[in-house]
Amino acid sequence: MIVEYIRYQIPADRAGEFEAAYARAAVPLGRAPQCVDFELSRCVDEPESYILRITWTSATDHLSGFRGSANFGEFLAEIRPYVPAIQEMRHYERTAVQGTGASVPSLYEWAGGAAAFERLTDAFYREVVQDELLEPLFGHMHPEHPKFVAMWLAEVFGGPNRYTTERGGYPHMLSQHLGKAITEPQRRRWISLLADAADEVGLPDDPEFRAAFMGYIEWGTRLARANSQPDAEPFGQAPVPHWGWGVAPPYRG
Ligand code: HEM
Repeated sequence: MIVEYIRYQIPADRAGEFEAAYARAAVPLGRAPQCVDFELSRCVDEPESYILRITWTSATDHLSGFRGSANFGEFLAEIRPYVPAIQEMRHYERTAVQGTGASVPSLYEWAGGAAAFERLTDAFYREVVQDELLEPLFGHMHPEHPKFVAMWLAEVFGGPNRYTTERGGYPHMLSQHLGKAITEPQRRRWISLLADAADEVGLPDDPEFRAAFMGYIEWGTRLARANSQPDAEPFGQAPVPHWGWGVAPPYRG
């Protein structure tokens, strides 16, 4: 991906027509398969300054794909009068320096931190070892298995990276599933018992938290099942995934 910045200097008496033209130009831009997202911002301190940020799938996709397309023709027709007002139009590569602030709590914090995940996995594996479908897989599990899975979940949902630093991270988790030949009925039962345990230990039950939580569980169990098949050839190295709220951030009134 590549980010394009276009800076404009627009006299105050043309600001309204400029923004209206860009609102129309946004339609063909939004249809372009080369465009990831875009945003037009107006400077608060110098209201004549605007910056348009467009993320493209690549510079080549922008220059050879979009520029040669019908969408570009429609886009340009709307904004052509403002081309002479462009002060900068360049592509920028993202660097490794990026992150998010703390305005939205992590799923880990919302759940109640490490203690909440430990309560969850304790309750969960108490039932798992008594379940006729799952007992064959877990009957001889490591005595600290619930604690390790709690560490994994805490890390996934935005807590400390203890599973990575103390337990071998993704490669170790993967190695524990290899060859287990998990079946679909076992996967479903695993999910069902985990959802019951979440209720039992009182994990937050707001729709946003549970949707994000179960979204990860659906994803993770499908990978665990696939990676556990005898013919699986999973990637041995990958980071621990970091799961966020997705499309619905926490509702805070
Ligand atoms: C989101 C889904 C899942 C997560 C996050 C997960 C996580 C983990 C982790 C972290 C370990 C390694 C624990 C350690 O460090 O020793 C592990 C092991 C294991 N997992 Fe999963 N797992 C998932 C799904 C499943 C499913 C669906 C099954 C089977 C139905 C399963 C069966 C096992 C088994 C049998 C072990 C080895 C346990 C032992 O012998 O100690 N996992 N899992």
